[in-house]
Amino acid sequence: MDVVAEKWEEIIEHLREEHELSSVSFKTWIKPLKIYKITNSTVYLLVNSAASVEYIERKYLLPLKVCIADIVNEEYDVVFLSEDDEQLDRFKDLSAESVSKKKGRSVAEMANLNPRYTFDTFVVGGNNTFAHAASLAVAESPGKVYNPLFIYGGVGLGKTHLMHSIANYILEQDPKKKVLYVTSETFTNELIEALKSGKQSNNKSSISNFRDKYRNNDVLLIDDIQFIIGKESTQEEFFHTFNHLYDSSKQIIISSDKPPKNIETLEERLRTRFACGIVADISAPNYETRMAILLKKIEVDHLGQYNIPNDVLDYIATNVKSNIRELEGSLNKLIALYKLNNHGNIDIMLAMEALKDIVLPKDKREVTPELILDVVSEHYNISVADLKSKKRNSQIAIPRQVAMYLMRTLTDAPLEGIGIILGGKDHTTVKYGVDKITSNIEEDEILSNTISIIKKKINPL
Ligand SMILES: Nc1ncnc2c1ncn2[C@@H]1O[C@H](COP(=O)(O)OP(=O)(O)OP(=O)(O)O)[C@@H](O)[C@H]1O
Repeated sequence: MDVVAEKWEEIIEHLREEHELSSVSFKTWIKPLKIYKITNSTVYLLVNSAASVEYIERKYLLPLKVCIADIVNEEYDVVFLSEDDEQLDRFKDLSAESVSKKKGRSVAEMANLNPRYTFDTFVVGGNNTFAHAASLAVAESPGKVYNPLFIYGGVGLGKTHLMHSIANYILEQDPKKKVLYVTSETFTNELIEALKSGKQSNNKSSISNFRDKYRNNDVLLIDDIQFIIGKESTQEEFFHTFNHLYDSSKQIIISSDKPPKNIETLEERLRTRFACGIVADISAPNYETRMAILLKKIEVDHLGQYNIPNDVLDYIATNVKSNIRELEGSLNKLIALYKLNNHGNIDIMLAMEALKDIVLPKDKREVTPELILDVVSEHYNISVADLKSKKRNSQIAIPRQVAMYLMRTLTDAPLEGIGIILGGKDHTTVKYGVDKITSNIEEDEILSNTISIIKKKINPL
């Protein structure tokens, strides 16, 4: 078997990590790709009929080429072919799917965990010493010491990394433990879905399946609890889930951007329960910790080969202060620029180029249509170019209408202006989009929940 086919799982995992793909993008675009054939210098990939070859090409062609070269140490061209193309012969044996099935899914994958987020890869500094110590104690004795563990801190400071570290550690000690990690958005949307299908089919099995899923665990981790907003039924259900687990000494781990006392939309009874275990904060790292995190990333991602000079690391650590995701993103961007430009040196000039879009004062940002476009694009994992395009498939059209709706309701932009920002749409198209979301939001609870979350991401204060 060709080395690319043999290492296909590793290649796409590398892609997922390098580009921080969300699990939904990974499952939708990358995982379904099948190897059609491989020649000396080209990998032909089949794109399933539900996805757009054009979109995948634009978004993933270059990253995939780089990842193949990284893993197999040889450069290949990548060609995407549509599965619908009738002239194609199917070489099922070479398919990526058949390679992956042989491997099976690990317990960590089944618990929605990122295997890279472990205590070993987590740098301890003054900003997180307490949260780290509490997390390790919980990992060593789940359900016994600090229950619940509530971790809070600003965006991109390591809450998710610490939560996954606890869960990975527990599963490493005992793979039979039932561990489930979800975001509060998933919890809420699954609850809405369960209630809806329960009502439609008039039986209780969907809600009892939902309850089984969340209550039948030794460890439940809920990320970004601040997004359980306003909804009484969600908070009610979560309250019972919490009590059920707590009363049977099962471990609960929660993260949020604020301490329980400051989450205004949280019911009092949840607030007091969240605070009854241990509450640990993570703050922004100092310069030394930022440098240590960069060095750790170089070690973990095998970036030593690039011999990044110290003054370049110092430039990044000095300039990217308040978000570790952006600190890591700067390093990734630096390497990507170096590879793509065929640049001779990694130097300060290249670092300045890498940082130019990243160092933005987010805390003082004004809500503008452009900001809305960026947040909507990030939330749905769709490029800004697609939001501005003429494409009409629902994966793009709905987020585009959500963007229209948010621009209209959160800014003073007129319909014509919104149309221009969205790639030259007519004002009647914008009006149609705004009206459609305004009316759908009334009956579609998942849409309404998603819009509330995007609004919070636009304006977290
Ligand atoms: N102390 C640390 N050591 C090593 N890497 C870290 C550390 N803190 C954060 N990171 C890395 O920074 C990135 C962002 O961290 P993470 O996703 O855990 O942040 P978060 O606080 O959950 O963010 P959000 O508020 O957006 O949910 C991850 O890639 C993570 O591995």
